[in-house]
Amino acid sequence: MKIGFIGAGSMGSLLVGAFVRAGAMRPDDIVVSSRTVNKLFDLADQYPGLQTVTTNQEAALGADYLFLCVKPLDFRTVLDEISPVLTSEQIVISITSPVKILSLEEIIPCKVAKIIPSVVNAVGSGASLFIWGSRLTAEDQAALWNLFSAISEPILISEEEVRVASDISSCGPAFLACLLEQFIDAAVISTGMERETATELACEMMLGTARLMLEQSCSPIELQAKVSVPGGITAAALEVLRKTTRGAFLQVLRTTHEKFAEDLDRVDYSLSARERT
Ligand SMILES: NC(=O)C1=CN([C@@H]2O[C@H](COP(=O)(O)OP(=O)(O)OC[C@H]3O[C@@H](n4cnc5c(N)ncnc54)[C@H](OP(=O)(O)O)[C@@H]3O)[C@@H](O)[C@H]2O)C=CC1
Ligand SMILES: O=C(O)[C@@H]1CCC=N1
Repeated sequence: MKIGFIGAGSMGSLLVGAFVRAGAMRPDDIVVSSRTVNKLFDLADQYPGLQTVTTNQEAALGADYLFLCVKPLDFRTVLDEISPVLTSEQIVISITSPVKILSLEEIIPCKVAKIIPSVVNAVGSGASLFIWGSRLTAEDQAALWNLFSAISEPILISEEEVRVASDISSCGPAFLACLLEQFIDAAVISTGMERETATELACEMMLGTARLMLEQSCSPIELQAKVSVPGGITAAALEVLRKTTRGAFLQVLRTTHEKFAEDLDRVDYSLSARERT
């Protein structure tokens, strides 16, 4: 088994680490290439047996699975390099939302899956968003599902849903961290509580909130009702929170969707320019 990774940035490195720690991949099976070689040295140090290579072609050649972990506008360069060595038996996994499966299938002969991970997969948590390409067999799909089950909860989505699903699953950790940062800052600034204590309380609270919602099928509305004693402190503070945050996530989603539309155009242009040359 050969598993290639192209791009040892934040997500490429995170996925390698998560799969190895979960026992879903053996370092001996993994071959990684990346533009900046220092990142490769770090991975080789951390996972003895993992092979690093200096060209993307070496990572791609003969790989059973090939993970493309570069940013959307780097796809053209990478595809130009690896196309000559790719074959129809290989499975290419793209982890980025604005590169359409159809575009990849037009350019490379491989089977293609789009699987959007999340930073929380690093701790075996969170979802991974699956969109199947047309060439994958049922066995290919089962194997990929099984692989990602080791580090996440795989969820099948349609290509049309990819933006909003990624907003919640992949951008969401940053959005929640931003809200928690404000919560923690407020506790520290207004009461003098130690930042470390406030942070620990906030993390435990967030973990427990998610577990309660998942394990007891508790909706956000039910959860708020559970905590709010009628006429009590939470109810009063929730009023303030609702007023001050009303519409915030509509604006957040508007922003992600606008940026996504721009990225789609730029990626489509870069990939179609490739076909013209
Ligand atoms: N961060 C996240 O939470 C998530 C990210 N994603 C998607 O994953 C993709 C990668 O994101 P992320 O890991 O955060 O980005 P990074 O910038 O951290 O990683 C991208 C890596 O690709 C390398 N690279 C760029 N061009 C080439 C090339 N031609 N050949 C080989 N390697 C190359 C970069 O090298 P260099 O070090 O030289 O820049 C970098 O190490 C993005 O498309 C993003 O949308 C998906 C879900 C979640
Ligand atoms: O910020 C980004 O573009 C990527 C997409 C999903 C999470 N991070």
